[in-house]
Amino acid sequence: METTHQDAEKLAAAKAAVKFVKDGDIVGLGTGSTATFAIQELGIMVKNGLKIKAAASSIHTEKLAKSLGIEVLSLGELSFIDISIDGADEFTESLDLIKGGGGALFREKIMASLSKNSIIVTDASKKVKKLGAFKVPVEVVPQAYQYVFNQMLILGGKAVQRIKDNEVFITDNGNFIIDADFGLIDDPAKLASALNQVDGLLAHGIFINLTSKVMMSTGDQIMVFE
Ligand SMILES: O=C[C@H](O)[C@H](O)[C@H](O)COP(=O)(O)O
Repeated sequence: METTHQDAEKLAAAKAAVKFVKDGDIVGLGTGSTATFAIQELGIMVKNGLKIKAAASSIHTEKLAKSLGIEVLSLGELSFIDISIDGADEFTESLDLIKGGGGALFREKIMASLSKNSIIVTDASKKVKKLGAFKVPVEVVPQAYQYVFNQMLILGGKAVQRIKDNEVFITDNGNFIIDADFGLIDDPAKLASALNQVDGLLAHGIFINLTSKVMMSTGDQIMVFE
């Protein structure tokens, strides 16, 4: 299969990030195409003798990690994670992120919150001056769907329920996703705080103060933002 330019950047960022993983670490494994490159690299390192235990941010990632011989612990039973490696849909130089394009935002946020060192790996397309061209994913408990949908409109977001392959998208936690378009976001922390107040909203994809560094590949080099 031909590797695209963007895939080559994702792989380069993943290879740079896994160098920070040490023997004995509990490693948080992200979700998505970029995180997948990192998981595959870790699989190779484990086959070559690296001793780690992992926590997964999605069912898909858990299956992938196990298939590569990586031991996976239960995220809900961990008090800390040494290092996590995940992707992002957008990031700014202040290390604010939008995540959840793959619907894994809730477990990813718990994973990042538990992580002493949370590394985000991206290709060059993910860097933005202001968050918001990518709609903010919001995970909603089904019984609260219409309420939360209406609250998004009140907060100024154009809300759309996520549909995938002509079916309502259901998260690993059995919930719905609303993608909310707030336009370019001047104050991500303020919007995150307003979203945090909405009952029935399990998690939103704005990640503030949850990232130690972003490692972005431009193809020629790895740029590190921290
Ligand atoms: O829910 C999915 C995650 O937040 C992903 O890390 C994010 O969507 C980036 O995915 P990708 O590396 O495939 O662009």
